[in-house]
Amino acid sequence: MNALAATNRNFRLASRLLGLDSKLEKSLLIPFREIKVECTIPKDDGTLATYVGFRVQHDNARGPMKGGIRYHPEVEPDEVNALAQLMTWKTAVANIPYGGAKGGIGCDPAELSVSELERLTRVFTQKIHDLIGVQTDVPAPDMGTGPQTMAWILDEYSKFHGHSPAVVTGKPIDLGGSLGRDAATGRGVLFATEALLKEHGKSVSGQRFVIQGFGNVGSWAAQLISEKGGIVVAVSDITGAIKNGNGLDIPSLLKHSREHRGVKGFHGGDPIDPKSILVEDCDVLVPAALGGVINRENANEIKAKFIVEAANHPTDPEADEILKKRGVVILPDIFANSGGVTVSYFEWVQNIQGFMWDEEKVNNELRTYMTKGFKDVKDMCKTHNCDLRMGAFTLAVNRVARATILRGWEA
Ligand SMILES: NC(=O)C1=CN([C@@H]2O[C@H](COP(=O)(O)OP(=O)(O)OC[C@H]3O[C@@H](n4cnc5c(N)ncnc54)[C@H](O)[C@@H]3O)[C@@H](O)[C@H]2O)C=CC1
Ligand SMILES: O=C(O)CCC(=O)C(=O)O
Repeated sequence: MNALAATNRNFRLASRLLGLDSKLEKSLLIPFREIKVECTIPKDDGTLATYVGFRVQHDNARGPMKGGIRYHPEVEPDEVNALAQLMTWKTAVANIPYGGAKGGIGCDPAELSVSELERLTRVFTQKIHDLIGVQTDVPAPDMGTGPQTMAWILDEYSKFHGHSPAVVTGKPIDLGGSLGRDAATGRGVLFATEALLKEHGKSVSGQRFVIQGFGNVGSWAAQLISEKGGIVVAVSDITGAIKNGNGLDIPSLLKHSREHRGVKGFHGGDPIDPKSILVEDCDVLVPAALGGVINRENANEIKAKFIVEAANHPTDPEADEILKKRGVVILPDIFANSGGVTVSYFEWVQNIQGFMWDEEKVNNELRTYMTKGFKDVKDMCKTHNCDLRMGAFTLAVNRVARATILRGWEA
């Protein structure tokens, strides 16, 4: 099942649990706007290269649409649609005043030079600048993009609209970025994991973790989990996978990964087949890379008792069913990785206020939001007698449906 079919399915299940009217269901499902643009740039060698860029704006009932921009070879319309829809539900679970959007360019950023990436980002921004904005749609980083990408978007957008720091979040601090945003998704994953384990009478300390993906989200999650006494026994990224049953030394692995652009070749553990990372023995599995990686091919082999979805839609519905029957508890993406967009919201608020918070305030507020989010999800699980994914979906869909009804449909 592709990402969009899977996301639509989860939405429909939640909608049925809530007893939503079928016409309202249809209006919530269809995206507000889908944008597809051609982006042609001169490469460094003078030849031309054309890429396709997307921005899907899913829903704005609760506020400006919000979501990351992904640079990856597998970016395609259905996945961007699914990710945009997931952002609508994620911002609603977090209870921040946003809707949902997502964008991306089908490209391999590792094969582009910095100046080619800058040209591509600027051309993409030129094509969409009229459709994004501080009160309409606010992009942020996702896979393959980061603070520098946001700086280029900010600069290009500002040429058309005047200096507008709040048009993107996840910016460099020097351009109005928020302290704590870089670590926020990983820190949110830690807070979410702590809440989940506490519910089961456990703590992060002493639990064995496996993490797929060692980019922004995976590396921060690994660092913060290990600082809390969690034992990270295996990690993988695009370059390879590494295992140490006694626990990887995460600060050394971070240094190695920065110097060698990946975890491959790290001497503090044994190399393993990256394909086996998800079925390695552990207590908590943290997928923090691509979508759809947990599926019917591997769901029966997963050893973890808990899965914390740091990536977006890492688990497809068939795997969900298999894992549920096996008693594996899954903390869903739309809650587990909501720390990033929550601190993006704090960044936007700071930009609008023209006032910078210190990092302690950012992290304390993030903990408050994640703790409340977990409680709200659990309350919906009780009300609807459902698992955590449906708890999160019913919470979100109910909030968006209420906002939609209140706004009305008069032309
Ligand atoms: N950056 C953010 O604030 C947020 C990101 N996410 C999600 O978290 C996930 C990771 O995003 P980022 O860390 O930002 O991206 P990133 O680009 O910083 O890192 C991606 C990581 O995944 C690895 N990877 C790529 N393909 C892989 C493969 N086939 N097998 C194993 N590893 C692979 C890369 O080597 C890299 O370590 C994505 O699903 C993203 O949508 C979710 C919420 C917020
Ligand atoms: O920080 C944001 O606005 C969105 C991050 C994102 O794309 C996500 O949560 O998947």
